[in-house]
Amino acid sequence: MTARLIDGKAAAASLRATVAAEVAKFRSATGRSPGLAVVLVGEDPASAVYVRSKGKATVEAGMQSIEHKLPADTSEAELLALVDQLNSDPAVDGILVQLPLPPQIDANKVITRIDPDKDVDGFNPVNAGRLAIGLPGFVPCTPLGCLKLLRAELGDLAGKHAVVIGRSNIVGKPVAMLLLAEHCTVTIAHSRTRNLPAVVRQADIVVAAVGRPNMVKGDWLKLHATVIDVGINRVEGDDGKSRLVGDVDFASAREIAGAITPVPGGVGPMTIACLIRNTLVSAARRDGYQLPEDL
Ligand SMILES: Nc1nc(=O)c2c([nH]1)NC[C@@H]1CN(c3ccc(C(=O)N[C@@H](CCC(=O)O)C(=O)O)cc3)C=[N+]21
Ligand SMILES: [Mg+2]
Repeated sequence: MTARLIDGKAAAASLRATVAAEVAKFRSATGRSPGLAVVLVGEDPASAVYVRSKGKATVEAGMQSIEHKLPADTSEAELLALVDQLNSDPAVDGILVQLPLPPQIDANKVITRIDPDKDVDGFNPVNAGRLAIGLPGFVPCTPLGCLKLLRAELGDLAGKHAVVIGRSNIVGKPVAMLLLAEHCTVTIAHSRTRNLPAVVRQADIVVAAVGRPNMVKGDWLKLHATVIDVGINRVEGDDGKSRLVGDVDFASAREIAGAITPVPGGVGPMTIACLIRNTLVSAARRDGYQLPEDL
């Protein structure tokens, strides 16, 4: 039997519809719309595409999208000044500075400058710390999207062995913290892990977030494992056209896995849905407005 496909596009559409309905209630209760500021420095075409789809999702949810496009030669001081301005703007509930940033700007300095209570990306060290010790804060959107897909697929995750491949601050580490909070046994594997296939073979849940096209093969998987593929790699196909592939070799993995996310149409759409979710959560916290617990 081939694996069930985990439809991230459908799950994201459903979350976006739920957020839009809650935004409508928030607006009638408070008389204002949640606002998300997205800052793009330079003109990396991939980043421009993501920023456009974030803006579209924001407006479709009934929220305000505030876009700042700055030239590639913007100085660190100029960007920090914009962050300060957005931090103190009462109409702004969420701030996202699109990564990567040009080399003259220290991304850590910028992320640290964002007010943790407007940090809907969850990248500020304060939010990383809150996640690590179980305090309310903002969870990064891609890890949160992975968790929502896993809960919908498997229900209770307690006791399951999750192997996270990749240890980045934006996916690997936070997704491991979330799975630990769900009472999984968590292994974080990375480029220096010895005998990676044998480690992955122990997993009930595999989260692949390394950025290496088609790295995880079907014969690395335990029979009927659940596979979440976070990779978004642009590669050249046999026809010479570029296409997106994940970190998992989909063709071989779907023969062994119990369920698997496709790329595209898996985790990617959930990232954007979770961003608008986090923005509504931020607006609600700032106004003392009660949202449903499970949003
Ligand atoms: N501060 C910051 N926060 C981010 O969350 C952030 C960022 N910077 N920089 C870039 C990455 C990448 N990212 C994606 C969002 C949506 C899709 C997405 O919707 N993907 C679709 C299709 C993508 C396509 O066709 O190109 C899919 O996988 O089905 C992918 C990737 C957010 N990022
Ligand atoms: Mg790594």
